[in-house]
Amino acid sequence: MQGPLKCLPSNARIGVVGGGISGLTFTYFLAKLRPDVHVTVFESKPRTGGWIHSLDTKDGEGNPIMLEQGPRTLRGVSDGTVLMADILKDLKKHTSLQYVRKSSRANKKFLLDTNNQLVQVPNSLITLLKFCSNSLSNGVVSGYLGERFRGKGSRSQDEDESLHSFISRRMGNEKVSTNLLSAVCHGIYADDIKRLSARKVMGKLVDFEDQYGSILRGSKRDKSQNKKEITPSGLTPVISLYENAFSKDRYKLARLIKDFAKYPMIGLAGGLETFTRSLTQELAKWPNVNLELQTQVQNVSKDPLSSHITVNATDNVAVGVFDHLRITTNPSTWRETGLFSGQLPQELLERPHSNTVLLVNYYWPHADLLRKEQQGFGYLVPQNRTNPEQLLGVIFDSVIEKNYKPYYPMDTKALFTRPLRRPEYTKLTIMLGGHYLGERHTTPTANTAISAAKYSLRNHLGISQDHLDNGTWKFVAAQNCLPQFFVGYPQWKQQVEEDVLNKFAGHLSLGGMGFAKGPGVPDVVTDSFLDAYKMVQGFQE
Ligand SMILES: Cc1cc2nc3c(=O)[nH]c(=O)nc-3n(C[C@H](O)[C@H](O)[C@H](O)COP(=O)(O)OP(=O)(O)OC[C@H]3O[C@@H](n4cnc5c(N)ncnc54)[C@H](O)[C@@H]3O)c2cc1C
Ligand SMILES: C=Cc1c2[nH]c(c1C)Cc1[nH]c(c(CCC(=O)O)c1C)Cc1[nH]c(c(C)c1CCC(=O)O)Cc1[nH]c(c(C)c1C=C)C2
Repeated sequence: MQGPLKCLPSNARIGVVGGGISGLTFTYFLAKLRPDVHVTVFESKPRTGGWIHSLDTKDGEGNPIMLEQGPRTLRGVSDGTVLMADILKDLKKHTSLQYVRKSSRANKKFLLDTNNQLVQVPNSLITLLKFCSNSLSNGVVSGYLGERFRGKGSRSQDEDESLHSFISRRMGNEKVSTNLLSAVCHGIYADDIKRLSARKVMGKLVDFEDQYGSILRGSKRDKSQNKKEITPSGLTPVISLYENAFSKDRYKLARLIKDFAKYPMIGLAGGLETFTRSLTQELAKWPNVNLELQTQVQNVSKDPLSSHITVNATDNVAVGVFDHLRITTNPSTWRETGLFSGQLPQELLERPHSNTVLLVNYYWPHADLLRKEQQGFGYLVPQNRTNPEQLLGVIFDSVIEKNYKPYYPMDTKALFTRPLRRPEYTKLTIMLGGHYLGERHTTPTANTAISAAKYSLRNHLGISQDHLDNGTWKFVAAQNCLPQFFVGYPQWKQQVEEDVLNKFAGHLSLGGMGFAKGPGVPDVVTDSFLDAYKMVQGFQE
């Protein structure tokens, strides 16, 4: 969160709303930095982890399988992933860390073209030539060649616009946006490129245009500047703070940064929930942490004299009074419970909305149903096609899982023994819905979503009806799971942060997907660390 946070008095009481990875890591960092403070985490559900959910279930034959019903991979290059790896080391769960090599087939990403064919996103000269012969590449070459010479148009320095409008201006055509980038927007935001904020999701490119008049000119200059981001000790600025805050071994952290920068994807054996489960178990042992499950926070209010914050749960029952309150929940949910009603202007509370993703898992235990040329991370669907099934994309979990390498091989003996041939299987996650569900969406039934998933797998991957009908299926509607980063979001966020700072005088902070740099797991973890650190440094009243 931008802006200063109040320094904590000794033995301070801290409340945390939300027991997802943001709330858990914030609690971990703060309670470790300040063992004198007492932290209470409020989680509305009977389990922690939030959208991180690695479901342990059984296939049609009763054999155990794990299906990810939320995130599954982490960006290797980011600070948050390094923080998570180091926490896992402290929790003695580091052997769960695994990675995918850049050259791995699991790092091949595909787009669906208008003929229902998978086209690989280029990562070599050959794939680039192949891609250029597909209509998905229309407008790319002319857009690229002319980009430096295109003016800025009438956009003023601080103005926001949709990502579609920004990219179309820079490329001199709309095709690059609707063919290519719209698919990437599906695969991260489940959103429509025409309503996403350019400043929020590609702020750096907008800054390049502001500063250098062109994205290409800006990225060329930035490449040389970027090198400064690693300090002489081999740490990034954030990891350097972490090293100091927790007296960590600098060389081990530098090693993680260097290694992870080489890996496009990091995962965990047993699924990403290995992290939140282990962290929850650890926090449950700490005398200065209290986890209150099945407690939904309804609203918060500040005592005008003492600055203490009272937290009310269901039926307006006060569940605690705190020196500092951390809120990690999605801002679009604040309206429902009236979290800030009477505290923040109504027009600010009305703005945020979210996207719902329909997640369908498919499992076939007996064979790899993906052909050789289909092996990859998965495919995304661009917006430039009719899409009655409302498909956003499909992840090929079995390909990712089969290509993971352990980051810490268990022991030296394991290095020399040939791994057992794993039985072939197919595991896919089909993601539907998102912006296609519309503003006042009604969630389709499990049958409707699974039928749309079957239709997609049959028509795009050629999987037979028989294999589809006899596989294991799971469905979950991840309601309002991703904040909608509307045009003007950065200004909205800044206004909310300013109002919160004024109203709560640095005693309340905001985290989670809506307030971190981006919506990914590593982003929210980095944000948790930075704010916990800020509160320990803090300012005095
Ligand atoms: C389908 C999907 C796929 C994704 N894939 C990836 C990926 O591959 N890689 C990646 O890096 N990121 C991915 N993400 C993003 C990732 O899931 C988020 O970054 C992360 O889960 C955010 O964690 P959080 O703790 O901020 O929020 P959440 O997980 O939303 O946790 C918030 C918690 O607060 C609780 N809560 C809500 N309201 C209240 C209340 N009033 N009182 C008490 N508790 C409350 C909720 O029950 C929840 O447990 C994906 C997200 C989705 C939805
Ligand atoms: C098709 C729908 C979705 C897929 N993943 C998500 C949706 C909505 C959600 C999601 N995926 C990622 C993030 C975090 C982003 C970040 O800032 O780290 C979120 C919120 C990770 C991600 N997924 C894809 C990319 C390129 C990234 C970022 C980097 C990485 O982790 O590799 C691409 C992608 N997502 C999906 C598919 C099918 C796909 C590509 C084929 C599914």
